[in-house]
Amino acid sequence: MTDSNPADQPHRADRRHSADRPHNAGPRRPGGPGSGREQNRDARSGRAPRAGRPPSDPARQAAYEAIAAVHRDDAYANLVLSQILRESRLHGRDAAFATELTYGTLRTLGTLDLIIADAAGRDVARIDPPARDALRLGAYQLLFTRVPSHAAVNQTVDLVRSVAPGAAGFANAVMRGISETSLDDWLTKLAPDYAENPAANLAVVHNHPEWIIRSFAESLGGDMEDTARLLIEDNQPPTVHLCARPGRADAVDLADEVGGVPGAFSPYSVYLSGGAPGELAAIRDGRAHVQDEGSQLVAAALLAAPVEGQDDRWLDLCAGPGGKAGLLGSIAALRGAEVTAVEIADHRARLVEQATIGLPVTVLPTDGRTVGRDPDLPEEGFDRVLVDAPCTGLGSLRRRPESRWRRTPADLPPLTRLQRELLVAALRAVRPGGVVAYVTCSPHMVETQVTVSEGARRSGVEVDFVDARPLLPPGMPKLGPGPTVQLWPHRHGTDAMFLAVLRRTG
Ligand SMILES: C[S@@+](CC[C@H](N)C(=O)[O-])C[C@H]1O[C@@H](n2cnc3c(N)ncnc32)[C@H](O)[C@@H]1O
Repeated sequence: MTDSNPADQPHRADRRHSADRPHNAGPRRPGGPGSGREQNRDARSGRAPRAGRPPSDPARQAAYEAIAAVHRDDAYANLVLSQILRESRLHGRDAAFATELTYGTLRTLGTLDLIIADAAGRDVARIDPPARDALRLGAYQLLFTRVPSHAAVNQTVDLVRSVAPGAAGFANAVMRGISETSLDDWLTKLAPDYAENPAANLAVVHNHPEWIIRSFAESLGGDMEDTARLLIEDNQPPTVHLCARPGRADAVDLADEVGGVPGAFSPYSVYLSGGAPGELAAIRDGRAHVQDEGSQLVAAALLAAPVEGQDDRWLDLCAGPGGKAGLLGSIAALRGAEVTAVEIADHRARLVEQATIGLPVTVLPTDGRTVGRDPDLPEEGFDRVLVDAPCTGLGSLRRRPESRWRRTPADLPPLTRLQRELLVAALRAVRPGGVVAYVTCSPHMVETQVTVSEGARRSGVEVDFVDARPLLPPGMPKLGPGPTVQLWPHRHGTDAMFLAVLRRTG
């Protein structure tokens, strides 16, 4: 089999343009090739063997192993991929290609599966996992990259031969079937009619589960065109943002130092153009940390809310891994305040400790709901409280390519219960006249507006909403009618952070 060195091919990053508009459904063609006879029912490990015939080039093999681990072990793509890249000693363009293949395949999974199912004439659930993941990787190369068709087909068949030997003929037929049709034509064929069901159409065209699209659309006031803009943005790798820690670094100087640019909104933010932020001296020596600009903005908003009287006892009720605690702690050091950072998970509490070394931050590895029962978390004991609540993370899908397919609506009830309980605890922890910022990195209305109004109602504490818009830097566009704020990737270049600020009045 030939390989035209596809790692050297420019990737089809412009693919988004052709997929950016709604497509109408066409007639489905009858089932494609693949009798399934060749399926190897024993090849379930998902890990390509390292001995014997090299099944495919190292970048594809690394991507395959990462994708298989995500599906087989519920691994996080970013963590498992960096481990695999390290073990395989892949660097430079090979590592970049493996990353593009892994993230792209995981992000577009729903649409790839529809296309594979059509070409195979059977649901993907009926294809053995190793062959299925190899086909997903192959279909992604065919439809979303500039890898030449013959290389994508041949490499995929070689890979299947090594991970599911009996399925090589089947994979060959499926890959050839997919390659006969362009992505646009596949989308036209498989996407439901936009006029009849816009969310279902956008789900296929823009690679998001329909329930997530509906939740985004609801938060965007039902505007489907705006929703489509968000989905397109969600499919782009996000720019890495740094937070220049106040008192330790200045954003403009840091931008010069790291070859980035100062951020658009947060006075602390720097946009990086690429590279490995972990290797930057500024990160290593604690002058900066990696943090989405939206996270910086909502943490700083808590501190911008006016508070009368004592103002040196701050509480971060959900602190792990410590991004916001790092920013709050840096400002606390300048203002003579102390931060108590609560985190229920021990390993994440340790991350908070590392993130706040040298800052006036005390880490409590405990449940934030123990306010009033834990002597370190007294009722009315704090002037400002941040509740950066555990949530579905639907606002940061750009960062975690697999998470959109992992999350389900069933995740919402336990999370929203926890969110409410933590907000109630925060409202008890803050003293009258103090402020609470409730934050999520999800724009789902149930996790935002519903949690805030229900939490406030059930707390038994008297509160007023503070208009959060003036607590953000002047000139920020499209902050809505208030008093809460919803940030968006396609409007602000940030994660979709939600912010509600409540003042305890009694
Ligand atoms: C959205 S994350 C917080 C992110 C963090 N503020 C930052 O900026 O790095 C939510 C955190 O809340 C923690 N958590 C969940 N339940 C908790 C509870 N009952 N008490 C305290 N922390 C909790 C989770 O382990 C998770 O680390």
